[in-house]
Amino acid sequence: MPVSSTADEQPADDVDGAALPVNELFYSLQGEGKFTGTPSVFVRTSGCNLRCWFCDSYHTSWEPTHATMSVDDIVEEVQSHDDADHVVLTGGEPLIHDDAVTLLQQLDDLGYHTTVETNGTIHRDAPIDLASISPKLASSTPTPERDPKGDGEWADRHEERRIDLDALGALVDNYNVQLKFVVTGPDDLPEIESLLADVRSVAASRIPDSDVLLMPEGTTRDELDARRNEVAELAMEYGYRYTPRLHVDLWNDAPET
Ligand SMILES: C[S@@+](CC[C@H](N)C(=O)[O-])C[C@H]1O[C@@H](n2cnc3c(N)ncnc32)[C@H](O)[C@@H]1O
Ligand SMILES: Nc1nc2[nH]cc(C(=O)O)c2c(=O)[nH]1
Ligand code: SF4
Ligand SMILES: [Mg+2]
Repeated sequence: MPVSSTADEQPADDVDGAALPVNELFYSLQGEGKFTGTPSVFVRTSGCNLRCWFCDSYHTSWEPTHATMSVDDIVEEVQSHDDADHVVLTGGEPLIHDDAVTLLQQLDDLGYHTTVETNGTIHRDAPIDLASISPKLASSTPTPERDPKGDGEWADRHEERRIDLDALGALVDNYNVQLKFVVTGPDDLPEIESLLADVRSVAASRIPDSDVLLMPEGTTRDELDARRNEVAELAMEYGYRYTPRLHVDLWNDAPET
């Protein structure tokens, strides 16, 4: 996936002060979750502490690429999209980077609504309007049969890291949240139920079922065609919310959408 045409490639050393590795920066509609359909600027950082076999952002995780951008330049490019007042910080895993907090602070000071898309393994103190948490289930683990790159070398590390109840509890207690699960099929639901029970037991804040979202796994229209109805039925059966992947419906798997 290309980096944004406006994000010049430059070594990290050339950027003074706060900076982030940016894989792409683009204007689109929020395609997932409670704000689906909202015009938003997306800042996609590179680098991740997990390796989901199905990752739709391969060039931030399995083969990370980026341009290093100063936080000031990121903010300037965000502001160039005049009509947007929502910013989505995603990745990769954006919260592995210290300067994610610097960026969120500057965006908040400018009055932007900020959503952070996170795998829920890291809690940071930052001005976040919606923490969009997508805890990773066992079905995300890159077993040798499913590894997109090697032979399952990441499987154990991914398994050990994918759930951190303390981090999940802190995110739930400190932010407005949605819990957005990538669903590959009915076998994922018992794990979602059991994980939710665990998070509810460590968090002081209530998590209503309407803040629990089921999202079909799939990076193309064809994959979603094959899965979305089953996931919608599961949402009805369990009383959770269904979320589409509007950007995939609209633009399939095109970059910068
Ligand atoms: C690329 S991730 C970046 C943020 C963070 N690392 C995370 O996983 O939440 C952005 C969103 O895409 C979801 N996602 C990634 N690959 C997907 C796929 N193949 N099908 C459906 N959702 C996917 C993630 O679960 C997450 O909600
Ligand atoms: N349009 C659009 N909406 C999104 N919502 C979350 C995304 C992400 O990759 O985090 C995403 C994305 O990649 N594109
Ligand atoms: S946690 Fe997010 S960015 Fe990392 S590999 Fe999984 S889907 Fe991709
Ligand atoms: Mg995406």
